[in-house]
Amino acid sequence: MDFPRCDRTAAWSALSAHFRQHRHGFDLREAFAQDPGRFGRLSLQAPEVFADLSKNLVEERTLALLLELARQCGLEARRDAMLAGAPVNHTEGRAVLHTALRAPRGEGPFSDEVHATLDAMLAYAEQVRADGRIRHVVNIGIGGSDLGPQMVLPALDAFVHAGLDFHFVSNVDGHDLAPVLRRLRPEETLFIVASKTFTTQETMANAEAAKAWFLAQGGTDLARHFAATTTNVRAAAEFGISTTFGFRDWVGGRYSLWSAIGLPIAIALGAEHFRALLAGAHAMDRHFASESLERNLPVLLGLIDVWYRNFHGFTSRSVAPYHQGLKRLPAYLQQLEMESNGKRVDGDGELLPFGTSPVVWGEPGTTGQHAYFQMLHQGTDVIPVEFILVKEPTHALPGLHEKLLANGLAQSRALMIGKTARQALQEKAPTASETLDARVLAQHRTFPGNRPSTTLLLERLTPSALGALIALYEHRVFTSGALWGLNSFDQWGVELGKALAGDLLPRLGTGETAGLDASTAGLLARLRGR
Ligand SMILES: O=P(O)(O)OC[C@H]1O[C@](O)(CO)[C@@H](O)[C@@H]1O
Repeated sequence: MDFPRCDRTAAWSALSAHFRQHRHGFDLREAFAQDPGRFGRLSLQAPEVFADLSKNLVEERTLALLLELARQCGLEARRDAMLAGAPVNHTEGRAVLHTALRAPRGEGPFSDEVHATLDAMLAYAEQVRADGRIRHVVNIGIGGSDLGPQMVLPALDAFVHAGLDFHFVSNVDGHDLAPVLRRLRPEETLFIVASKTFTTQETMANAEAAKAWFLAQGGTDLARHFAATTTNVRAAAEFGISTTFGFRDWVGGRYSLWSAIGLPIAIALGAEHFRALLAGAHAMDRHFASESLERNLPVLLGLIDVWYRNFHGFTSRSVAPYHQGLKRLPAYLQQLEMESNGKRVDGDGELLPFGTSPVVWGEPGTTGQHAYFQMLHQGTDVIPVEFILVKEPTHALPGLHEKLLANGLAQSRALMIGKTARQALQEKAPTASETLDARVLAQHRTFPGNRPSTTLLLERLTPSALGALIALYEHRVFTSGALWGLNSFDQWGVELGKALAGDLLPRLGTGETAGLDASTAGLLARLRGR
C-alpha cells in the first residue's frame, strides 16, 4: 500500500516537536484544573464500552497531530483493505478476516460458509449440553487455540452450563494434563483437540497422551468423545477424529475464538449467548469501520499507544481488570498484542528505527494492588495503566462490589494526583519510624503523580459486552501495527525455537552435543545426569 511509514510523515516530525515542549509543560492535575470540560471531551461511548481517556498525557494538539498521523499513514485505507479481504498478511499471502466470523448472516465475505460452520458447531454444542452423560470438556490447544476460550469462560461464568466442568490443557509439560486426567472418567469426557494447523507439537503430544489414556481406561467410541477444531481436517481424520469443525487460513490463531476454536465457549454458554458474543464484537467492528477517526475508540487507543511508545518511550502497559472473571485477560492480550506487534521490520523488510509492541501485563484488581502497584505509583518507570471496571456485578453478595469499584477509581486517581513531600510531611503515618528525620521520611512517602491511565467501563460483563471489548482490543492492535507499518498477522519469531527444540529432543536421549554451544551442551549433560 502506497502510504509512508509513520516516521517518514510530516505529522511525525510535528509530533516530535510537540513532544519536546509537552514533556516539560504538561501536567494532568493542571490540565483538569484549567479545563472543566476535559472529561467530557476525552471520554466516549463506543458499543458496550465507555472509555475515559482524560487521565492520559495528551493535549488537544497531541490528539490532533496523532489523528493527522493516522491519516498520513493511510490508516483508513489499511483498515478498509483488511475488512474487504485483501491479503494484508503479505508475508503469508493471506487475508485477515476474523471480522467476517461475526458478521450477521448474509453480510461480509464468505458469509454462507461462515454461517454453515457456525450453525453446525452450535447445533453440536447444544447436543453436548443436552447429552447428560458428558460432564467434562477438555480443550487441548495452545496459544490462540487455548487462550481465547480459556479467557472467556471465567469472564462469563454466570452464563456457563452448571452441569459441565471445563478444563484447558496447553503445556507439553505433563503436569498440565496429568492432574486433569486424574479427575476424569472416559465415558463422561469430551476432548476437543484445537489446533489451526493440527501440527503443533504441544497439542499433538497432549492429544496423543489423552487418546492413550482414554483407551487405557477402557474408553470406547472415540468418535463420540473426541472432536477437533482445525483448518487441517485431513490430519484430524488421520488422528481418528470424525467430528471436526473447520475454519480457514484467514483466521489468525490469536483472532480465532470467534471461529470453530470457540467450540468450548459455545458448549459452555449455548448457542444464544455465543451468538451474542459475536454480535457484540460485530457492533465494535462497525464502530471501527465507520465511526470518524476522532470518535473511533480503537483508533484513539491505538494512537495513544503510539504516542506513549514512540514519543514518551514507555515500554510497557499494565492491564488491571477490576473483575475477577477477567483474570486471564492480560494473558490473552499478551498474545494478541505482543505476537501481533512484536516485530522489528516494516512491510518491506526494513529495520524499524523505533519501538513497537509494549510489554503487556497485569492482574485483576485488587490483587495486583497488593503486589506490584507500589512500582506503578513510586517506581522510576512510568507505566500507563488500563483499568477495566464493570458497573453491575453478576453475583449477589452484598457490599463487595462497591469496595471493588472504589478501589479501581482510587487507583487511577492516586496515580494522577500523587502526593507532594509537603503533604507527606503534614501527615502522621501510623507505621512510620519515630526516629527518622521527618523530611527524609516525607521523601519516601511522596508520590510523583501525573501518571497516566485509561478507564474502560462496562455496564455488565455479558457475552455481548465481552465480545465488544475483545474486538476493541483487536482493532486497537491493528491501529498501532498499521501506523508502525509492520505485519501484525504473522509470527515468524516463534519458528526458530520450535526448530531448535526439534533438534534437541533426540539429543536428550543420545547425549550428542556436536554443534551445540558450550552452555546448551553443559545443561544437556546435567539434565542427562552426567
Ligand atoms: O492452533 P495451532 O496451529 O496449534 O497454533 C497454536 C499457536 O501457535 C502459534 O502459531 C505460535 O507458535 C500461535 O500463533 C498459535 O495461536
